[in-house]
Amino acid sequence: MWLKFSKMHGLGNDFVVVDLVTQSGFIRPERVRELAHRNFGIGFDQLLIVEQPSRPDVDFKYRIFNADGSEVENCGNGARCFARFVYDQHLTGKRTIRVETANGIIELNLTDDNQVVVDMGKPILIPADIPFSANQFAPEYSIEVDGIGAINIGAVSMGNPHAVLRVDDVDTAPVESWGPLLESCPQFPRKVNVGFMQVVDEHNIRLRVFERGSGETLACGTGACAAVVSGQLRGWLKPGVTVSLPGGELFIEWDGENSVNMTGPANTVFEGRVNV
Ligand SMILES: N[C@@H](CCC[C@H](N)C(=O)O)C(=O)O
Repeated sequence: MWLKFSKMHGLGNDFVVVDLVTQSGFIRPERVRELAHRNFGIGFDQLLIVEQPSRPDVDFKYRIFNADGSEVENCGNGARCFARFVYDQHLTGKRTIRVETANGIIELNLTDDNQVVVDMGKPILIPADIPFSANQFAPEYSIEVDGIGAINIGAVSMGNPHAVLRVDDVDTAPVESWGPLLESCPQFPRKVNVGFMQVVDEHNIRLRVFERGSGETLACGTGACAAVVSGQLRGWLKPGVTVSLPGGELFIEWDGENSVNMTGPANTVFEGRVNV
């Protein structure tokens, strides 16, 4: 079965986007893994699927698969590409689009200057809901990780789980060695995305993210939101933060209570057809 797709990226976090509103098909997890391969497949960090919603108050359903084939709850850079895709492919004429994810509703706004603003919803901080094994909320937790030892992290869910570590310099941070050890540590029963954050000043951070199920990516939207939330909760940041990632910059705003807003670009690289 052949399906049309678009290859897109948000700051170098790259996606294959498939419309299953006007096409029908199904992509098995093994096939997702094959297609994600950068030599034997198309190559992508995540596969994004556009589906009909299951409720009347939203425009689409948004499903996300990591490169390892696992289905996940949210993807921030993907959300911006999702908005650009459904608009450019004429699946909607709306510039404000409400989308159902595995973890609730997010709202996407296409701006006149080619950016997409995403209302990512409220951060989830209650440990059991992240899920993270701690008895009660704290801005920072000390955890013991096999192969690393004791480290301090912030734990935040943006629909998907994130651990946020502060480092002096992201360029020398142990992303490749600590990322996989933390990703699978037992304190996060559904695994975790791991952010390494360098605080430049109260409104600027540098960030690298080792993503659950995909490895280090050039940018992670939910990771940027989680890092800013964690940085504000730990007293290092003030509302309105520019996050500099290896692939470019995102602007994240959180008032300390309500939804997190993320602003950034979304680009289409090419379109094609793939046999699934
Ligand atoms: N790249 C993403 C996050 C994708 C999902 C993540 N790897 C997970 O497993 O939760 C983003 O931009 O947020």
